[in-house]
Amino acid sequence: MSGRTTALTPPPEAGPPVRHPDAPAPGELIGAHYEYCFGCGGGVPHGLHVEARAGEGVSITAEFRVKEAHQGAPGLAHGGVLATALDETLGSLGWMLRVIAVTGRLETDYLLPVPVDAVLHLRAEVTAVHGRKIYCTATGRIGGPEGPVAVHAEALFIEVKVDHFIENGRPAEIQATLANPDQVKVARAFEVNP
Ligand SMILES: CCCCCCCCCCCCCCCC(=O)SCCNC(=O)CCNC(=O)[C@H](O)C(C)(C)COP(=O)(O)OP(=O)(O)OC[C@H]1O[C@@H](n2cnc3c(N)ncnc32)[C@H](O)[C@@H]1OP(=O)(O)O
Repeated sequence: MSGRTTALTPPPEAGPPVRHPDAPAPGELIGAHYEYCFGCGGGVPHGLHVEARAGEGVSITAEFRVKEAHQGAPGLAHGGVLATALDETLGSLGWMLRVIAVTGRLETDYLLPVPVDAVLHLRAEVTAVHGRKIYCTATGRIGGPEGPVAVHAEALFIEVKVDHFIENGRPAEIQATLANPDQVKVARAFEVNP
């Protein structure tokens, strides 16, 4: 892709991504990181319900079926929703590195309109890592995993600690989350495994 900003180009001193030894095996389903996440949570009726799986190397595959609630134009997915699907898939790459990372920058190209009921076949991979900066890319294809590319993104994710959420989230949700042993287990797993 041309015309990318320098912020999305890894510096020469950036290194290749390294799959963490405890990363889920290729093909393993990665559950939602938060029940009320708009991208992956089962507790959000109109959410995207993106289902992600560990891929080879430092990559993720995922699927998202476009529903009526996701329209922008009649019968077509909203561009922001498609960006969310890409963002969600990219966010799952943290499982492969065993770090928590948030989106710093996300650039999206829209190449084909995506109809309601279509399944978007997503693939994301980390291309380089420099300190806390994770350079990554994602595609969404329609018509099958090898179908034409409908959306493409380049992104920069920034590694954060669990405190990022505790310090910035609305207290009601943070308290509820910290009271949920399963959620705390997910979050702390990333911190005790360097
Ligand atoms: C109870 C808890 C349970 C928790 C359970 C966990 C669940 C696991 C959740 C995962 C969730 C994923 C879900 C999907 C992905 C989202 O949707 S994430 C949500 C959207 N993103 C955000 O909200 C991020 C908002 N931004 C921020 O909070 C802060 O700006 C950031 C990104 C943390 C960076 O701030 P900072 O830590 O102060 O870092 P800073 O020193 O400014 O920058 C570090 C480096 O990154 C570069 N950088 C920072 N921002 C940018 C940018 N926008 N563009 C270019 N470069 C940048 C800086 O230039 C710097 O580079 P170097 O100088 O090192 O070369």
